[in-house]
This record gives sequence, structure tokens and C-alpha cells, in this order.
Amino acid sequence: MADVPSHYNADPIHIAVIGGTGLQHLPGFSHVATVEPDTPWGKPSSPISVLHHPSPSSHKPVPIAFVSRHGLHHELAPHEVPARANIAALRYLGVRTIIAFSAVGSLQEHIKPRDFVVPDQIIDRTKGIRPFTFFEGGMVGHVGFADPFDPPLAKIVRQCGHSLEGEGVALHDKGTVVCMEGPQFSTRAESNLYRQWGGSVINMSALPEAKLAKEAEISYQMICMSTDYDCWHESAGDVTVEMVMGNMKANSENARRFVGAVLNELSKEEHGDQVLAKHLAGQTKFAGSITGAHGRSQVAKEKLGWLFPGYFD
Ligand SMILES: CSC[C@H]1O[C@H](OP(=O)(O)O)[C@H](O)[C@@H]1O
Ligand SMILES: Nc1ncnc2[nH]cnc12
Repeated sequence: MADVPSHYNADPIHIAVIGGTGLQHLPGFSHVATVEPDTPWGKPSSPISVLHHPSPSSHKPVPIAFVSRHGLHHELAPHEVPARANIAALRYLGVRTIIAFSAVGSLQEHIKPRDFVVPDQIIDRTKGIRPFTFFEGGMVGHVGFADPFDPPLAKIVRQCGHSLEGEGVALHDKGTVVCMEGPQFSTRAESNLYRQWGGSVINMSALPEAKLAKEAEISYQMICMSTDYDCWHESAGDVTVEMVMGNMKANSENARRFVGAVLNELSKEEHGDQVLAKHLAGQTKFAGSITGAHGRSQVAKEKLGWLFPGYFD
């Protein structure tokens, strides 16, 4: 890792990228710092790189936080990813918009390997073994999750994806991600069941990440890149790690161009309110105020007070 400062005090960082399989770094940006905030939920998956992105509308660069979901060397299995620490650390740095990247299996013939999908729904097939909420141990919170991704952010992401079409990028505007537990891939019966349920793509990473981003009032959108046809397809061959990594590697330039185009767009001043997720601010204060003041445990108050200063005083 580059020899850069371990603190970044210049400005709050509002935009982050969570890189997934095959996208462990984001080259092409100036790497100005590496930070690793210790949160009440532990340390994030990887040190967080602070990258400077040239602003299209001012002379000041826009800082971007980048975290590698499975660690710097893909050493964390999907169920070991410290999703609470990742989201808490990013919010603590000031992040209110996250672009999350994921390698997915396709559950539909028309979503071909190397195609991109900007999903709008999730089906939860995780098994409850991953910590999935900030609200527990003496403070209860119920946030809405009808739209697991942020629709206005999705609109921007789709426009950016379409602007690259014809240059090797094929984009599907909608889709349902089935998030399975793993780390083993699905059985053929499961894969066919998910197709009957209307699933478009499958991964092991959308949850609890999207739920925690929602609790943290962060505008969140996942960009999926299809790497295989899972195991339902009669002629494509069953998914293997080689298949996933091969397609990821072959198309990584397009994945980076897609993420880069989204960062270019989000860096424009006209998206200032969206990037700050002003439309989400304050939601969790109400969602998390159901536990009466006398019922709140000290530990929960301290942890949630760290994440949401002033919300639950
Ligand atoms: C290496 S195949 C399974 C692995 O790939 C996806 O990772 P990510 O979503 O972080 O790109 C999938 O969710 C699994 O974790
Ligand atoms: N077929 C598949 N199942 C789950 N996660 C995946 N990530 C990439 N391909 C996948």
C-alpha cells in the first residue's frame, strides 16, 4: 500500500465506494491518505483509502473513501465481512452516499456474463448469522426497507451506465438481487427456485450492507456485474471461482469506467444535496426512538451515540 498519511482532516468525505470481488482497488485516482477508524463494532474490512477525485465544477478535489469488502487480499468470506464496522466507519468520516460494487451470478438468460445491473430490489436468503442491525442490546429501531436502494441515486447511476453503452457496457436498469448466505454456491434446485421467485441476479454481499446503510441514513446503490449463470443454465456450465474471476478480470476496465463515471457525476455541485442524503437525514432518529429513555441500556446508548451524535440524548 502506498506510503501516505494515516489521517485525513482536510474535509469531511461524503462519497464512498465499497469494492467487491475483483475490485479491491480503484486505480487512477490520487491516493492521499489511508484511515482506519475504530468503531464500536470493530475495524472495517480494510484500511479506508482516501482518494482525490478532480471536481468537474471547481478547483477543489472531491475526496472519495474506498473500502475493500473482503479485505485487501480477499481474506474475508461473505459472512465474515464486518458490515457494521464498514458502514459505521464510513458514516463517521462523513459519508452519506455509497456506491457498492458486486460480482453476481445471473438468474436470467438475457442478463449475460459481463452485463451490468443496477438492481432495485433484494430477496434475503441469508441465514441470520451475520449481525444485521445497529439497534440491539437495549435500544430498538425499525427503519423502512421497502426500497433497499435509494431511488434518486439509482437514477444517476443508471444514466452514467447508459452513457457508456456501446463502448462495451451493457446495462440492465432494474433487477432483484437474491442475497444468499454462502460461501458455497447454490444447489440447482435453489437456483431454479430463485428464478421462479423473479430473481434477476444472485450474490452473497447485498445484505446486511444495504440494511445497515439504510439505518445509517446513507444513500446506497449497488452496481452488479454478472460473472456467470449460476447453475440453472443448461449449457453455460456451473459457476466456479475461475469463471467469476475470469469474467471480472476481463471486464474490470469497464467496471472501473462505470464507477468512475458515477463519481464524476456525483462530484458535480448540482448533486450536493443528494450526495449529503438530505432526504434521508433524521429518519433514524424517529425510527430509533421507540425504546423509552428509561429502558435504554448504557452500552446501546453509547454505541448509537457514537454513530448518531445528538439523536438519542
Ligand atoms: C467469488 S464468487 C462469490 C463472491 O463474489 C461476490 O462478491 P462481491 O459481492 O463482494 O463482489 C459474492 O457476493 C460472493 O461474496
Ligand atoms: N453464482 C453466484 N452465486 C452467488 N454469488 C455470486 N457471485 C458471483 N456469482 C455468484
